[in-house]
Amino acid sequence: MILTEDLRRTFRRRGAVVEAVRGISLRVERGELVAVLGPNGAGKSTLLRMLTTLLRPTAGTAQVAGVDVVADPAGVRQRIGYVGQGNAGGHHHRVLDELVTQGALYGRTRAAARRRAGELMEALELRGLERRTVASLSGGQRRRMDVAIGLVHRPGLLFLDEPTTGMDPQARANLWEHITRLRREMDTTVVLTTHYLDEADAMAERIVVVDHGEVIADAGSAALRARHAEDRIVLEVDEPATVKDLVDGATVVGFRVELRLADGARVLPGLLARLERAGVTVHAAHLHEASLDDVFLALTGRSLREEGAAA
Ligand SMILES: Nc1ncnc2c1ncn2[C@@H]1O[C@H](COP(=O)(O)OP(=O)(O)OP(=O)(O)O)[C@@H](O)[C@H]1O
Repeated sequence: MILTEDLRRTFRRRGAVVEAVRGISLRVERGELVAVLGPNGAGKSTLLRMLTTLLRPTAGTAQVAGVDVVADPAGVRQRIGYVGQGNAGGHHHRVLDELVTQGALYGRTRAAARRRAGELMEALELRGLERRTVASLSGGQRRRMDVAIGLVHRPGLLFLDEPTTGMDPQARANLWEHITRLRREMDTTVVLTTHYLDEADAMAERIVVVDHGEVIADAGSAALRARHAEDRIVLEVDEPATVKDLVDGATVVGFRVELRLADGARVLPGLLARLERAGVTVHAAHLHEASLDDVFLALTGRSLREEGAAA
């Protein structure tokens, strides 16, 4: 669905050259849901804007839905949906009119555009809001409306640029549900950018981590964690010295024993049984599973969570 080769984009800003995307080679298959994750300024939007033909690459190539983004941008646009960071709908238009107008813009007859608008209102839970103005919708409804607009022409590939930024947790979870269902039912390939770790974790089976304009990791969440980060088990025990002797790699701080290892959830029950057999009393056992943030920290030395909070 997407094939890029050494894609690059530089900007000139006050005489300096900013390399926003620095040689990204990426392949996305039909039906995948890929989250592009990275801190502010990593180059996620620039990458998406090149793939959606809003920005011309400085170098490299990109084929999107089988079409070259530079040679035939109009052809790409016909085949994709794009939901940008701003809201797409005309604020004073009524919800139904807006969807029908967008359909007509893609050359549908009024009747066909109405039918499609009805389907999308159903799919994105916008029923009952037909006559409301876009400006009067809640943030979550508005974002679902944006996604509906992106899907008006039945694209096989949908790009979502930070679809849930600024939404409350409930509205975010609701939008995720809609997007994963749309993808299942309409077989849409979805590429989204986010700086929310939980979003990438919950939605995507594939996470592409971008930093400083480059892909620094590309795999499923579980694989990324297994490869780049460790779980942590902390035990509160009566005899830390005995545990240290029994268990390889254990470190002791006061009455707490700490272990760093892979697959902590599976190791923990056996470990507790072994300690019981050795006569050690365990007062508490804490398992800290590696997060995507630990992965990011391991790869870059920085915490994505802190950067997100700072932004
Ligand atoms: N039009 C532009 N002119 C100059 N510099 C730009 C322009 N667009 C982006 N940049 C710079 O390119 C780099 C990448 O920006 P980009 O918006 O792609 O990052 P991002 O990962 O999408 O960040 P965010 O999460 O904040 O949206 C940044 O340093 C940014 O300041």
